Amino acid sequence: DGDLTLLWAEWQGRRPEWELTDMVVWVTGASSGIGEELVYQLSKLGVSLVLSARRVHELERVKRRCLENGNLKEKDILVLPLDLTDTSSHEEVTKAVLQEFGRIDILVNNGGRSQRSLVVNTSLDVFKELIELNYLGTVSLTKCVLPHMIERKQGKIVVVNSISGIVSVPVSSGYCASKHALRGFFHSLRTELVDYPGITVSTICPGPVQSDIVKNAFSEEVTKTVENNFDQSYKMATSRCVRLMLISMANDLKEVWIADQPFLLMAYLWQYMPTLAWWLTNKVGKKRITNFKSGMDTDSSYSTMWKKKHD
Ligand SMILES: NC(=O)c1ccc[n+]([C@@H]2O[C@H](COP(=O)([O-])OP(=O)(O)OC[C@H]3O[C@@H](n4cnc5c(N)ncnc54)[C@H](O)[C@@H]3O)[C@@H](O)[C@H]2O)c1
Repeated sequence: DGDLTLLWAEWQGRRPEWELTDMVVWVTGASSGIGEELVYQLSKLGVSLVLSARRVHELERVKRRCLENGNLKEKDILVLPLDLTDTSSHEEVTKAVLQEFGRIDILVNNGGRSQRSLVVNTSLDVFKELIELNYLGTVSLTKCVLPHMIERKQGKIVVVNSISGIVSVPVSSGYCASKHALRGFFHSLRTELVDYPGITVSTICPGPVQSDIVKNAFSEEVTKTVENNFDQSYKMATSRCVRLMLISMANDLKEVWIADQPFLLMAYLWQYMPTLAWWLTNKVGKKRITNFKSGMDTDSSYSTMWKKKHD
């Protein structure tokens, strides 16, 4: 369920329990799904946490659970509301973190939204919104934190990308585009930082993981979301995805792929056998469109079949 380097790191590499303690970690999109689970696992490692997303009451709920289940005290967690699309506020929120904790060791750029709609039916505003949120919002916040990391010559920038940042699929064109853009941007940034070996950039590419991502996905219009919580049992457990993310962070892995089969296989095929990958993408893509048009989850039918066959 992880690429070979990641699985090697899980077996032989540095443990999050040794590497990530005493750090100040800022997580965006901490109010649900992967971000929420990430802060729960981090809270057990004795870090200081900054929880960001738009909904304060959800962040307060997450904070309470961190305090109940983790090793942290009230003063170790800062709830900091943030709208990633409101880039004019990013300098100010960054200052607020530095004022509270004096430093930022890890920025986890996790907040984002997906999309379920065909290109032909989708308003241009949806594509704009996906770029503003997933791409420009992440770039903007990173640009605010970067000078601080450069000054200290250390820090970890983590970007929750997606397998959709490597493999493009139908019905999520705008989402795939935003994640491809992110991948290109952060690969460039990494090389710009070669003179700062203490600053690392990790691109995390998960496949389907249990969360609210589909429910919150954009549909044909900006104001229309999918609002359907399809069965998610075929998707990877959020806790497993997050554990592998922590291992990636502890080992400063540059890019990791975290996905159950057949999704992980697709990433390998795209890397090593693009002709075969195209053939398969067209087959799977056709199924995805049919599922979408009949109001089903786009991926559950074929991935559940694969799972049953290989369980
Ligand atoms: N779940 C998956 O299958 C999957 C797969 C690959 C990548 N990802 C990526 O993981 C990340 C987290 O998604 P998730 O699956 O946990 O989904 P989710 O919907 O459960 O969580 C998304 C988080 O982002 C926040 N967010 C949305 N818009 C925001 C905005 N304008 N400003 C600030 N925060 C905002 C939400 O409030 C929420 O906290 C996303 O970047 C997503 O693209 C998810």
